Amino acid sequence: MSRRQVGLFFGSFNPVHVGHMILANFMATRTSLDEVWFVVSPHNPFKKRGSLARDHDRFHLVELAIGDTPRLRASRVEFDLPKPSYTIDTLAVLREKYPTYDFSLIMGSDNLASLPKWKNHELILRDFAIQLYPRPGFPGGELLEHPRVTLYDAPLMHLSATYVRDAIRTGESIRYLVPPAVEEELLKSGLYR
Ligand SMILES: Nc1ncnc2c1ncn2[C@@H]1O[C@H](COP(=O)(O)OP(=O)(O)OP(=O)(O)O)[C@@H](O)[C@H]1O
Ligand SMILES: O=C(O)c1ccc[n+]([C@@H]2O[C@H](COP(=O)([O-])O)[C@@H](O)[C@H]2O)c1
Repeated sequence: MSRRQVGLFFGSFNPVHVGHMILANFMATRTSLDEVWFVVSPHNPFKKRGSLARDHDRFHLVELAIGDTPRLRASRVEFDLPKPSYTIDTLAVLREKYPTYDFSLIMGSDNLASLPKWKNHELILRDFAIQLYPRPGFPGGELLEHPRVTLYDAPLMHLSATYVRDAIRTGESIRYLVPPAVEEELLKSGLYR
């Protein structure tokens, strides 16, 4: 039997928005991946925790965003690991926990450009394939030609979680920027207000 191909989409998802959903669904349905897992990171080593919502709130919003979408899953594996969240450590844990799965990383060219600064990045590139998609304004850097990197022409949305948080804080509409169930929960909970 062939091994299950799982693409890991790491992120703060503070909050998850339609840019993430479009990309994840593209990777889950238009590539050789069988599944895409949203791995919600408690703390990106490169980001300040300032406006970061609680881990469980961000995870819950990802679950609401996914709903019953086939091939998409949310993972809270990093919640029980040391902080900040170093991707190489998470990958080691996942490999051990799911020995019959083949994990690869889903990454925008913004993250690929900074990959050389990640903990043990050479081990990541040695052991894991990278499914890359372009982010406007980020050429991707020297790793674009790396044999482990495959570039996909995914549809892109010029949207960020920062934009969504700012809209909430200033009382603007977030309709269509986030999935309907996420909008409903954000309005109800008062998160990011
Ligand atoms: N509009 C988008 N389309 C596709 N991928 C995105 C988009 N926005 C962010 N990503 C990617 O999704 C992953 C998780 O993103 P993250 O949670 O940092 O969201 P963000 O919108 O960039 O957040 P923030 O504005 O708070 O920095 C990262 O790999 C990031 O490159
Ligand atoms: O492992 C590292 O050194 C490392 C350095 C920077 C970012 N990361 C991870 O990259 C992911 C993207 O983060 P973000 O906040 O841009 O969504 C998130 O899971 C971070 O923990 C990991």
